[in-house]
Amino acid sequence: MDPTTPSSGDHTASTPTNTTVTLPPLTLRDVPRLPAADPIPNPISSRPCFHPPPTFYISPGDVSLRHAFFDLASGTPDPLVAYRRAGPRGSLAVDPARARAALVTCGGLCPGLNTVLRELVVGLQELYGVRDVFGVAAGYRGFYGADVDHVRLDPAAVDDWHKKGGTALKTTRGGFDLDKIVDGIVARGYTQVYAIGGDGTMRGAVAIFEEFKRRGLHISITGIPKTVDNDIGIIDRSFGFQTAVEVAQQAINAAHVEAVSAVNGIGLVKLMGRSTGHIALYATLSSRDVDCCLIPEIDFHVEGKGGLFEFLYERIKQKGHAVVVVAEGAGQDLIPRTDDQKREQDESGNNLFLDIGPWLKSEVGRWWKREHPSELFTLKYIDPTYMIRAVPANATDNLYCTLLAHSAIHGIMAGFTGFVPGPINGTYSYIPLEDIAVAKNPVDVNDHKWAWVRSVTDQPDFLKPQDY
Ligand SMILES: Nc1ncnc2c1ncn2[C@@H]1O[C@H](COP(=O)(O)OP(=O)(O)OP(=O)(O)O)[C@@H](O)[C@H]1O
Ligand SMILES: O=P(O)(O)OC[C@H]1O[C@](O)(CO)[C@@H](O)[C@@H]1O
Ligand SMILES: [Mg+2]
Repeated sequence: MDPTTPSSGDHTASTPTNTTVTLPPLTLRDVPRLPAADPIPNPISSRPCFHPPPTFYISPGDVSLRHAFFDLASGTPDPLVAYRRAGPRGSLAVDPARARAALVTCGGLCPGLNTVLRELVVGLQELYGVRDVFGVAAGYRGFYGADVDHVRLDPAAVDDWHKKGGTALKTTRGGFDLDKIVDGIVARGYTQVYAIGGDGTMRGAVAIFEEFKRRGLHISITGIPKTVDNDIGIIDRSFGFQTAVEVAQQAINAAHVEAVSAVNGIGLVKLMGRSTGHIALYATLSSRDVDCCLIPEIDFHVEGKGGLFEFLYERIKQKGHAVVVVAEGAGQDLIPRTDDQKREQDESGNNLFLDIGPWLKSEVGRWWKREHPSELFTLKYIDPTYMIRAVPANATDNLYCTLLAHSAIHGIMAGFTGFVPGPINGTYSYIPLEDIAVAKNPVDVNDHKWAWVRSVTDQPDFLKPQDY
């Protein structure tokens, strides 16, 4: 029996009780450290505006738990995993006067990239007094390309970067040549590397970290996870995601206006989300104008009984219009493709997707003409793909970017390496790079969030009768 179930059967409320539960042992999933030099007092202590009290610094025993909740009846995670809490340490393992930092952005754009860069530059120089901070242009290939610049950065140069979308350093995909990258890092005398990017960038950072170790180099590396799709696991969310959801509202509003203003109108919006539907899901929940949300995690069929088109027809008969939000990775199996198309990849080796938006638009149109030829029909398609990521971060993401950048700097200056800073259940923590590089974050279609989507859209499963 559940240990917390009261045994009495009467109907008066019981008084609160304490139930003691024995938890499994705690495992600290620690992050690597460079060999320690003589500790140096943290210079933040002597900064006039800080006056840090003893509790300001994170103690060596300060940890956060990976799982904040569990069901006592079905067993707790065993072992319980903990991570080191992020934040400033009382003493440094790195001499700021000898530090030389390289910042690089890789992969697709994401709101907040420039804020992270700004705060890395300002934090390194103003918190720790690191003077040699360089921006590496054009992603990982910038470490070795002859035609790319390494730009010296200081607080004045980056002052207004948080107000700008994109990345001032430029970004690229592909070009990951491990030997050349590490040779380039060594040749420029960098002692610390900050790699800002998504899952591919994190896998690249793991490879660089391993190569540092193999060559016996005392160079530290941290990855700052960036993905507008929110597809990186363990951390609560990735920066830029909330901004993207916010901007997506404009597209959904426009689709809604177009749909309600037409006779039998459909507004169709395609949103980013290659392998995960978080943007579509959150945009749907916030909007409440959406009748149907389609994400990569759930298969759907379009024609026939229980299909999407039948649902849309019925919704239009009820309300006069319908709004559909589709994530770019949804329904990929439905779109016919040639063998060549199946093999297409971008420069980083990511499979290229076919465009679900125009395909859905033309399929709905053809279906309507065939099934309801005498009824008027209008479908307006909106593709705000790059608009939702090529914008400056909103206030929440800007603050988040600052905390990530500062957490990264504090960790590096304390001597950690091969780690990623990120919030876990709201507590900023240091997570091994190798864990983040493989941690995915698909939409859990069995949890409450997806149930909320259903309650907002009242959409069915779009399964074929034989799949029920
Ligand atoms: N397995 C890997 N090992 C080493 N490097 C990798 C690996 N996967 C990707 N990279 C490199 O990391 C960089 C960024 O990868 P990618 O273009 O996939 O973007 P990303 O970081 O995943 O960001 P996003 O998916 O959000 O756009 C590229 O230079 C790519 O070559
Ligand atoms: O067109 P690009 O810049 O290669 O990137 C597109 C991809 O990048 C992302 O924005 C982030 O991974 C995806 O949502 C999208 O599929
Ligand atoms: Mg990626």
